[in-house]
Amino acid sequence: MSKDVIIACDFNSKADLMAFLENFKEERPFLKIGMELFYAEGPAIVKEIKARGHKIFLDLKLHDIPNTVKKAMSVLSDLDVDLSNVHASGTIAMMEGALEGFTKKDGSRGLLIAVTQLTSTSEERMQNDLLIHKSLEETVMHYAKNTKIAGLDGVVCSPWEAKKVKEVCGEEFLTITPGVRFADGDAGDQVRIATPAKARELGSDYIVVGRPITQAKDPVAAYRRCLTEFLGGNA
Ligand SMILES: O=c1ccn([C@@H]2O[C@H](COP(=O)(O)O)[C@@H](O)[C@H]2O)c(=O)[nH]1
Repeated sequence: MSKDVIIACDFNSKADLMAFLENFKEERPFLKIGMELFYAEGPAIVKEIKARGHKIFLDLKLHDIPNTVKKAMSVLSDLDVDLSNVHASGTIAMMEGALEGFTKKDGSRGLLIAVTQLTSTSEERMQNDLLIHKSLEETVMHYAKNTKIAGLDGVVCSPWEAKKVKEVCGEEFLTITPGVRFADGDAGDQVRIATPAKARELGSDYIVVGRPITQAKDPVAAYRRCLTEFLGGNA
């Protein structure tokens, strides 16, 4: 998979998603389907979007006991999505279970990654609310190493940790980075933010961009701006 921009389709209904996709006449962007859309519309929405030719990141961030996650991932594996995820804080055993469940009998599967620390979390909040008394970078690297030990393909982190994750886990280990904002954009609830150009400089493989595209006056122009800034001359 080559570097790309993934649009976070954080809509509550199929109708809203379809109205958004109407804007895209030429492109077939890589789309992220998250909890709200999946809970509202169920697996059918994944099948429909796939049939329209989009790659899909199914972002359900599973976190439970290993057996439950393994069984849930086995159900999700039937959807043939390109990318899916769990929380790395669920332990190595949970991630191993997730990988086992996500792998089909013939050995094929989509990419599986794990969330390290949410990009809406600051080091201060992590230490005070979660009682993790390490630096944010150490925590993200610890989760990244665990994710690699469990055999997953990469992590979700902020662009600011992407370079170090590659140093620790290897160049091939994927970094999927939300928390992306244009230089003139509003951070909203995101804390560890970077521009698409900075994410490229820091080595992100994929940037995940929601509101800067979905809430833009011209979503196609905002998407193309992301592609140009992130991929540079390769857009
Ligand atoms: O650490 C994380 C993990 C996932 N996300 C998801 O990415 C998008 C970001 O949307 P924006 O509107 O660009 O903020 C959203 O769907 C989150 O669930 C994340 O932001 N951080």
